[in-house]
Amino acid sequence: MHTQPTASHFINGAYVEDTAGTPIDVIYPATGEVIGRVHSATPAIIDHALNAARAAQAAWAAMTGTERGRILRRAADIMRARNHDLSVLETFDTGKPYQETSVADATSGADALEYFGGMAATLTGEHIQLGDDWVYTRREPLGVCVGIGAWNYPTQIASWKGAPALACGNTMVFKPSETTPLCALKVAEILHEAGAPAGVYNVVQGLGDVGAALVSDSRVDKVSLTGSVPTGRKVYAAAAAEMKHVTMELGGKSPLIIFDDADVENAVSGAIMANFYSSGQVCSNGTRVFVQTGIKEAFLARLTERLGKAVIGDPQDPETSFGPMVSEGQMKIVQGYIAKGQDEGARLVTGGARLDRDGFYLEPTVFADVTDGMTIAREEIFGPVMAVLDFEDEAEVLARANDTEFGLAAGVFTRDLARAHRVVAGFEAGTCFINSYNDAPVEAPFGGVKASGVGRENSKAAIEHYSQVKSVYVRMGDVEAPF
Ligand SMILES: NC(=O)c1ccc[n+]([C@@H]2O[C@H](COP(=O)([O-])OP(=O)(O)OC[C@H]3O[C@@H](n4cnc5c(N)ncnc54)[C@H](O)[C@@H]3O)[C@@H](O)[C@H]2O)c1
Repeated sequence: MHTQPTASHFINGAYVEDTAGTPIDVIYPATGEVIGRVHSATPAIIDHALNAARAAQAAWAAMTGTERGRILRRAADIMRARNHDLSVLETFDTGKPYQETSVADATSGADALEYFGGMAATLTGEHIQLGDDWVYTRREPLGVCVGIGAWNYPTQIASWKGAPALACGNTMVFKPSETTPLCALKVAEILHEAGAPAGVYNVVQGLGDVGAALVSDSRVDKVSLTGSVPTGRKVYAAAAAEMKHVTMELGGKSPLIIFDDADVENAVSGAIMANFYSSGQVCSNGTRVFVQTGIKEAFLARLTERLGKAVIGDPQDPETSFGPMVSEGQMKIVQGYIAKGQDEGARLVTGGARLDRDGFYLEPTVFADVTDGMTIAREEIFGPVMAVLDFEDEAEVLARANDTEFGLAAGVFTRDLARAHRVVAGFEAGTCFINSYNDAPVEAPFGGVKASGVGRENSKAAIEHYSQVKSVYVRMGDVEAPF
């Protein structure tokens, strides 16, 4: 297994090690084996990375957008060409099946690099004529951006943050989750190989304390976090203390509403994508599945049948469609929720158990007869646990769907398109789906409202979050003054 990285950090165009940092073991979730080790960044490493990013920023911003974009697009091509190796590594890092990683991780990262690479040359200000005078605006970078990642999509998160940041002329220091430290190093390597000057994209390892040190450092202008709501509150507060820009991509407990008139097969497929992809470890998952009573039994019967076809096993085997949880800790959290669901009286339809094999495998689990107040209907589980709730009418279900502190995503299945658009308009959520679930193309804005986040990733919207506008008033005549 070639999973031990050359060194822990990638700074100023080179791998760097400092073994004085706390060791972090890399554990393969499918077996529980230690497959690599990195060291948490020491203060000296953090300093080195921030100084490198600061030093590289002015020259990077001074390049034309076309030149920056060309480098990002070259990185996209390299990433696609190495998709197989990167996907194998992503599977070692996360335990997600190769069947998924080979289509949803490096490929999604490459999409972001290509999209923002293409956009870099189009970033302009505007001209506003005011009689003889005029105003022009300049779209300028923010400076040094810090990216902090979660463990579920390490390559994608490192790219989704890096691509728009770099396109706008910023530099970045990225800290991956301590649970999945490997893949972001490859993103840094590829960007460097594609021509990004030293210091433009750096990776440092570490736990929350390293993230906190980066967020509060005065050399940093912007922080983009993908993580849980509690971490988001801390990071947002620390950034606010120094008036730094933020993007917060946080957790959710998103609703998926299935009306009686929905196509059952598609609704079941949508519910599977909304709950069991990546073993349920997706922030936008629709884990509160509201099913209208007329379709409930047909839905549950077909869902159970379809879950029986999941191929659970070695995630590196391309036939495997369902892998382990990312870590023993996460598996235990999810087991706790499953026990709570049973204690609070939900009906276990299928699954619920840990698999009798090495690694951190849980069965895909479905609870029915879930009520709004149950813990499994209120808290983000971040595992393969679907809660099915009954409903009768549209107004009632919309109010219940919105009755949560979260607002990341929401979906609806119905053949009545007027109803679909009406329901979506009523959702308090940033990312919505009609007769689909969990699509995340780079062209579409992605992000949450309420406690689920601030700002948007992907699409043209991301440019607003990685740049700022300077306005310049130009007087062509004399200046009038009162005295
Ligand atoms: N909205 C999205 O785009 C999105 C995507 C993926 C995951 N998520 C969310 O992420 C969570 C799962 O990921 P996780 O368990 O890695 O989340 P987490 O909040 O525990 O950690 C996220 C990152 O923040 C770092 N961190 C922790 N404390 C910090 C602090 N005080 N200051 C700075 N950094 C700190 C961690 O080291 C890690 O890199 C779930 O809630 C999930 O919904 C959201």
